[in-house]
Amino acid sequence: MIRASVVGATGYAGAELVRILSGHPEVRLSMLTSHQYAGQLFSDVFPAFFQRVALPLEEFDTRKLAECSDVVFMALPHSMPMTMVPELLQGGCRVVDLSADFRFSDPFAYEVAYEPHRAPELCRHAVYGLSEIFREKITGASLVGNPGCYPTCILLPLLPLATPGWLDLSRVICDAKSGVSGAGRGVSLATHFCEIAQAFKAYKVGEHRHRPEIVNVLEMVTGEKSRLTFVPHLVPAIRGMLATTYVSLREEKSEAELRERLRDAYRGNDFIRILPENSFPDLSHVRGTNCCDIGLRVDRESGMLILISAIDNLVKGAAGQAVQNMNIMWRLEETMGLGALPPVV
Ligand SMILES: NC(=O)C1=CN([C@@H]2O[C@H](COP(=O)(O)OP(=O)(O)OC[C@H]3O[C@@H](n4cnc5c(N)ncnc54)[C@H](OP(=O)(O)O)[C@@H]3O)[C@@H](O)[C@H]2O)C=CC1
Ligand SMILES: CC(=O)N[C@@H](CCC(=O)OP(=O)(O)O)C(=O)O
Repeated sequence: MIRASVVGATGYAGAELVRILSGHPEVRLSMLTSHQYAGQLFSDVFPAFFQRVALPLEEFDTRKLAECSDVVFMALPHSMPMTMVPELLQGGCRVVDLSADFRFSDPFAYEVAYEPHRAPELCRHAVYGLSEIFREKITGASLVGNPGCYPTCILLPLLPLATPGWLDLSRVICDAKSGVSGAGRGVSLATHFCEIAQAFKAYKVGEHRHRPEIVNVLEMVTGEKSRLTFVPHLVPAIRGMLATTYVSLREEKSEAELRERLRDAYRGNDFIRILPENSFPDLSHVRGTNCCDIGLRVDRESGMLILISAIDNLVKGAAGQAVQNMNIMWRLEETMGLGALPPVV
């Protein structure tokens, strides 16, 4: 059995990790940490886990974590993991970090988007955990930087079409919508029920920190310069993310050809569902699952390809992909523990 611990188990991503890992046949949950709730049971904070998860919440303790874990999932805010991960690795654990701290192999790129990096030497050592694309590198990794939720949703449809040079990456436009759990469990006016329940707005227009992450991966994989206009929106849903990406085709391609290329690229990848002609993703079809659903249309008037993709931000966008990466690191069946289907309503 793999001994797995979750640091930041009381956040939305951390609790989702506990939910998934507690049903994983090859995992034994080992240690769960929280600062605010240390000393209480995990199920005191989340009563839905009563009689299912009996572990206490403990203060972060590197030595204890290293002793009792084979893998540590970090589900803390950015800038905290970079101070903790070096010691965990030295202690012999493998780490999957859900924050942005290890998503950029170049620490300078991280610093432009975020803040000074305090473990820059580890950035090059970390593997970007977009599972379907970087599987081979993930297998041997001791440190995985799990991708952001928007980058996961946006890159999965783009990359297989961009690698053969079919897309004009000099102007990619994407607008994406996220449910409110993407903002975490912390209480704030911006995520207060009355502020969001009947609202729908754009935020961080053209300046979201996921833009450099997406561009960085696009350029790394294709070797081409790319320019992205990215506008995220907050929608009155709890979970889910839907991205609509507009990009010009370099040469004419039929919808059938494009769909076939995506199907070929993702053959054998159970979580990526290329939808049939005239079918488009819906948040409710991926809720609670590790799936990314992809639909497409070629707008013959403008020559633009329109890619529509949907994920659950807390599953494929965070905890589910993190567990998928653990499965890859331990060479387990990649879908293990991740087979859930969404509720129909
Ligand atoms: N929510 C999402 O959809 C996604 C989240 N992520 C990433 O996962 C990580 C966790 O996000 P999420 O679960 O949404 O965040 P939450 O705000 O819901 O949870 C944050 C967690 O960090 C702990 N924590 C410890 N110290 C601090 C501190 N100083 N300030 C705030 N929290 C602290 C909290 O524990 P306690 O208060 O008990 O000590 C809590 O367990 C982030 O890096 C985020 O970017 C990635 C992709 C998607
Ligand atoms: C709705 C909402 O606020 N979403 C978050 C993104 C989700 C996330 O946690 O992404 P990181 O892992 O990169 O932080 C945001 O826009 O900042």
